[in-house]
Amino acid sequence: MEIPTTGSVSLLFILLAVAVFGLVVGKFYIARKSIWERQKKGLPAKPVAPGHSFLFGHLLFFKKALDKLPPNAHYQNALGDIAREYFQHEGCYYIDMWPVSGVLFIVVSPHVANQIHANPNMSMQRPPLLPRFFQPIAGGPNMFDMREHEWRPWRAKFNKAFSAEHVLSLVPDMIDETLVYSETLQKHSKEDELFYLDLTTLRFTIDVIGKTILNAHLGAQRGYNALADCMLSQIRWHQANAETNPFEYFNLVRRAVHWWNGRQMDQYIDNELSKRLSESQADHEGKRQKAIIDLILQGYIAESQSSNPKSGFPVDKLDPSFRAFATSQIRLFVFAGHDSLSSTICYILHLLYTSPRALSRIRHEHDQVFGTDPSALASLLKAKPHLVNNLPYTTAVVKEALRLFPPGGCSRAGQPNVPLTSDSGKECPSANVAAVFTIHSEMQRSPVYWIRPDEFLPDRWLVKPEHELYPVKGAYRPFEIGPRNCVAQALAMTELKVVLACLVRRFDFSPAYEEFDSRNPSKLNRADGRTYRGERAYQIEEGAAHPADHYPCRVRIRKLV
Ligand code: HEM
Repeated sequence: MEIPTTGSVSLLFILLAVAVFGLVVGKFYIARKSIWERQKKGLPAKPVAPGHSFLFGHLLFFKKALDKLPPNAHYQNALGDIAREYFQHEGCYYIDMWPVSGVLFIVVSPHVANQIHANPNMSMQRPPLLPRFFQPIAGGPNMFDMREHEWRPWRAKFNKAFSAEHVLSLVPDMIDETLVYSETLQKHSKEDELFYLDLTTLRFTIDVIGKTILNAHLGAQRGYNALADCMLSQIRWHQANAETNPFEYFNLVRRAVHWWNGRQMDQYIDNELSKRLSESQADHEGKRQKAIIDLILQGYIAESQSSNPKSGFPVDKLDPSFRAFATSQIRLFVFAGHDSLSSTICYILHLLYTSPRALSRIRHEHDQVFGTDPSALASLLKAKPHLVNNLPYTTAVVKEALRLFPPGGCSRAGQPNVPLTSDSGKECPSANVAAVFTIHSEMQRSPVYWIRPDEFLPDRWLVKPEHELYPVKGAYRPFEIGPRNCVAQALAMTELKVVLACLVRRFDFSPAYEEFDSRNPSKLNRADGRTYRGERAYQIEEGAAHPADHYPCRVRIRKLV
């Protein structure tokens, strides 16, 4: 074998450097050109954010919008503010964030969002940016960020885990975990202490999802559990606002923590997979076969037997690449299954605190449906879980909370031949767009589409179509609409109603932000203080959107007469 000379190594290095430089310049040019083209004189103007610069695109302009937000506020608030200030009548705009992400097309109009989800060439295409968000959480390609052709068969399998009938069968497990959650709340009440509702609730929701996904009791509410604690830590260490802050990407401590947590989670799930593989094959009656882990294993067994009929039954071991695939799916479900729910529970309790009328109406509904003795509720709901479907006012409260504080948003990849038409009729090509981003938090509070947009009015979900409060079609989409919407919407709605049924008549919650702020004066570092549009519990990014400072709170046990 010929040993390469120093000269040939240097030449190779130079060629590589030139290629990388060429690639960067090419990407720079494509991003800037796509904005220049949309601004070209003589052509119909496109909605492009103001303040574009040759060198920085819109990064400096966007930083100014971010600087107006309170500490750690979710960057989607800044995107929403720009939409509101400059593009109210378009409902969408382009913003050039290259090299941090790319050219983004921001959507805050239901009419534009409806076009995305009605178009089969766009509705199922996740943007290539998404794996950057999900890598530390799932550790590899997963249901959320998979390409359409890989995603489709798995979506069909996972739908079974979230059928209405199966979701109701999970109610008894939800109740058991809610009883433990109530015990923790009672303890906080008795000790009369300030606590962080979001942190307590995250441990509760992760316990609930452990049963749904893994068929396992994690016990995170009572103590350490490797999967739960590593997932919670992974999210606390997740890079917030990655679309806007490139420097944090190089944080080595974050990378080390993510690597360590990832390893622990993988080992835990690996053991669970082996355990469930033998258990599920012994479960001849097929009693517990709709947990995500079981559906994944069934998919594997069916596939290995059809590709190799001689492999026999039972299948005694999993192929390593399948194990890796399965682990990523489970990690994704554990994340998606607890994080948004915790934040939503906090916001519902917060909104009920702000509206004594709504609080008394929801309590009244629970008295009517479940009887006036809250201590009898657990056994009643376990025996008759379908009663959670008889709660129209509670459902309206949940929907209104998800309107005001949606935990997520939606993103799709731009497509060469898919233009989107703005509210004022401008045709906006999505070619060369890194992500088409629908900002739920802005759309669902926009005065263009909602009457009294910032008010907590559960009644808007109970009025007839001719009423002025009746929602505009497509303007409410916390779970998104279309083929790639939230697969677990029915589970989420049921769990939220079960939690409210168990809590609202037993406890009074009140936010403790004033107390928290007086204990932490140094955090007050922005001129406009610690509120966003007047809300102290504004949304921050930590996985999903969560209430600022994890919702410092006090709770009291109610005296029942
Ligand atoms: C309040 C609770 C929840 C909210 C607001 C929510 C919201 C969302 C949203 C906005 C999406 C993206 C849809 C799109 O891009 O079109 C999504 C997708 C998804 N959600 Fe949820 N979610 C919630 C709870 C859950 C739970 C409990 C689970 C699992 C048990 C879950 C699992 C998923 C998965 C797997 C996807 C990807 C679906 C796909 O690509 O086919 N979510 N969710």
